[in-house]
Amino acid sequence: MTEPVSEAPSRTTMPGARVRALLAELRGQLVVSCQAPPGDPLRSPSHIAAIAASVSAGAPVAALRVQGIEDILAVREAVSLPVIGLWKDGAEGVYITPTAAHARAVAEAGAEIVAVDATSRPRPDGRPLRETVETVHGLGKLLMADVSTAEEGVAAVALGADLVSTTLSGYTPYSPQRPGPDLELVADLAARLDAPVCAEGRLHTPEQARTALESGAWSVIVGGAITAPAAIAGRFAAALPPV
Ligand SMILES: CC(=O)N[C@H](C=O)[C@@H](O)[C@H](O)[C@H](O)COP(=O)(O)O
Repeated sequence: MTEPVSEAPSRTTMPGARVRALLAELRGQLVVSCQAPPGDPLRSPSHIAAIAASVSAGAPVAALRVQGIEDILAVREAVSLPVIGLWKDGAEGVYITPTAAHARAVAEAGAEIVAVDATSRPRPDGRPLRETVETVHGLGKLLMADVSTAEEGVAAVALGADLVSTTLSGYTPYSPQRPGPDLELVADLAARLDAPVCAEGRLHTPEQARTALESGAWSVIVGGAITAPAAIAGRFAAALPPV
């Protein structure tokens, strides 16, 4: 794919070999997203750190995905696993690490990988995604591109993204709205990219996680099915016949 010269990632700001080796460690592995929605009683850094510690003590988990500066700091303190950090600012449009300043704060809080919205939607500060990629690489960290379509993943890797995740499929108006994971997107991205592709979003069962790896995913990132008791209880309650 041919990109304009000004869009090419700068070789002088690419992350070091140590951080890059982290990608190899994630291969074929489970990553757990430890987050709690606004208003949930678990939404506090100490609770999220306890969830992260519990998850990593109980299973071979390769990394943790953590939202918010305070939560990243608390998880860093409690657990020695690599952190994929993000900062959700708002709830509409581009809200996952929406600017280079957010990405810098996430990296400086200690995340090895910074997850950012890499969809084609307008960014809140009007600045290009390239600026965020350069900021993250300048700090020696890796950038995970959260996308909703294959085209967005291809464009993000052309800009220098180190890995891609299907996080936002189903959360943009132009991507398929499905109850389960978008495994077609996983397979499409894996076929089109040299960069690792993570399956993320609505992986509700271990079988779906395994199928995601078989579809070409480098890693599987599971959130609510492991770390959101309210959502898990809700699914059980909804499956029962009306009383
Ligand atoms: C769309 C969005 O904002 N996704 C967020 C990204 O960090 C999280 O709320 C999700 O929990 C995470 O992607 C894992 O997905 P699931 O919880 O479905 O396994």
